Amino acid sequence: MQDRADTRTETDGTAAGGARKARPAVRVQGLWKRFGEQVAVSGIDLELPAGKFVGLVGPNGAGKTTTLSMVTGLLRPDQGTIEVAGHDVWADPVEVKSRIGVLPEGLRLFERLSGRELLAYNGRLRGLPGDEVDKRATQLLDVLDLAGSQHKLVVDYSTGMRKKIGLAAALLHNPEVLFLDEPFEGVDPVSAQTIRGVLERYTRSGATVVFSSHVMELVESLCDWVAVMAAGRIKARGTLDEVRGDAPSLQSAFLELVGAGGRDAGDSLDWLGGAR
Ligand SMILES: Nc1ncnc2c1ncn2[C@@H]1O[C@H](COP(=O)(O)OP(=O)(O)OP(=O)(O)O)[C@@H](O)[C@H]1O
Repeated sequence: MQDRADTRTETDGTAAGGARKARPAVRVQGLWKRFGEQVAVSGIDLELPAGKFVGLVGPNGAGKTTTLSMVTGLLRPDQGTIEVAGHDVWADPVEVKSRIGVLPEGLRLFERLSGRELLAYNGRLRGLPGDEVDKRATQLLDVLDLAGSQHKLVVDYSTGMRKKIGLAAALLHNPEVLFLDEPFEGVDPVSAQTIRGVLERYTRSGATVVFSSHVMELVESLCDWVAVMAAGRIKARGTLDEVRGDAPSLQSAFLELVGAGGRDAGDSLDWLGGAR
């Protein structure tokens, strides 16, 4: 299969596909990051359309977390420019941070606060009035099925509960663009469905979700638009149909794009499962 990087569709700004071009949610140009000898992100250019559910997919080590960390202002690029919602992430960090919500990989939370206190703290940091924070926190805790655990300390939350409270904290100020690194990892199907519902409602209002995942079925069922990354480069980008191309599923298109035909162990594991 051809590299479909050129299938990129710039968003056209109207539901009917009119001529006006909308500002992309994210615009990345010439982005590089190296860790010593290791090139993690290799000069990528990328525009992510606004108002969409965008998936960033790629195998382990592809550079997804490094890219999202740079785009959200958590990691300084070696080279390149990044704009989010029309503002330069590194020249104008306060403008950008007021417009984004982030659920990073390996989320660190204030463990000795309760879920409710964590939201109150985040809301006040974001400059929201106390009664508004209370109202939003109550609604988010309720919708995310955390109301019963709101007074428990975060340190006692399960993995899925931590993802949900992290998501609530990231949504509290109603950001324009929400970045989620592996939001469904360690989350049970019921909680995943709840998170999905919240995110779908959020994007219907015109906001943008950018999330990274390895789970192709999930990306296929949730996303309008995907970018496929491998070895620090963008291998394909576009609507699901464009990236899928003639392949029967996103999973098979993905395997072809990243050049992973599924390594056969051959004779190298001949001891495994043999006589003991
Ligand atoms: N802080 C770091 N120091 C050294 N190397 C790093 C660092 N962070 C990332 N890397 C390397 O950069 C490459 C890209 O890593 P990254 O975590 O961005 O990939 P990923 O696509 O998010 O992978 P995964 O799906 O496994 O989370 C990998 O080779 C990784 O080892």
